Amino acid sequence: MRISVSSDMDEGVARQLVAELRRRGHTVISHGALQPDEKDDWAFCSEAAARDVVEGRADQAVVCCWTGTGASIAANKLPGVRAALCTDGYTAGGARRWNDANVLALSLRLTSTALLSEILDAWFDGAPSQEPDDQENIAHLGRIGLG
Ligand SMILES: O=P(O)(O)OC[C@H]1O[C@@H](O)[C@H](O)[C@@H]1O
Repeated sequence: MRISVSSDMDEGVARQLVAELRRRGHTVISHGALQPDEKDDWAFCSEAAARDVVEGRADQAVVCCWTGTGASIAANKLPGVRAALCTDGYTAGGARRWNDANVLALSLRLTSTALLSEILDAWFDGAPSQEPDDQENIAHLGRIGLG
């Protein structure tokens, strides 16, 4: 898949994330502190990565900041983005299954190398639920304006 990645700082697992995505065969587009000469404040680089998804340049995005909160909030401002801040594999799998999340938000403070691997395993193994009640919830997101 084409994965757009942003981070507001070149710390923690930010670069490991890019390397790990490439190792798994994904094409990575980098933003923020991972991209020379690009604005690295969290609202701006998270928007850039999420916009890649909305505008079709990427299939999914991973947005990172120190807590993960700013990155997730910024990404979720774009219509069609369902960004989920995930701190473990179970949450990441659930975000794909129940929320049809298309943007993974990560905390650089909390995400260890081991957790990163577990989160990515669960995220990419996960697929949106076909259960009617789950699909109804996702459809309702579109009706309340966030998609
Ligand atoms: O005040 P700055 O350094 O811009 O942002 C601090 C942190 O605020 C949070 O949303 C993010 O975790 C970001 O890394």
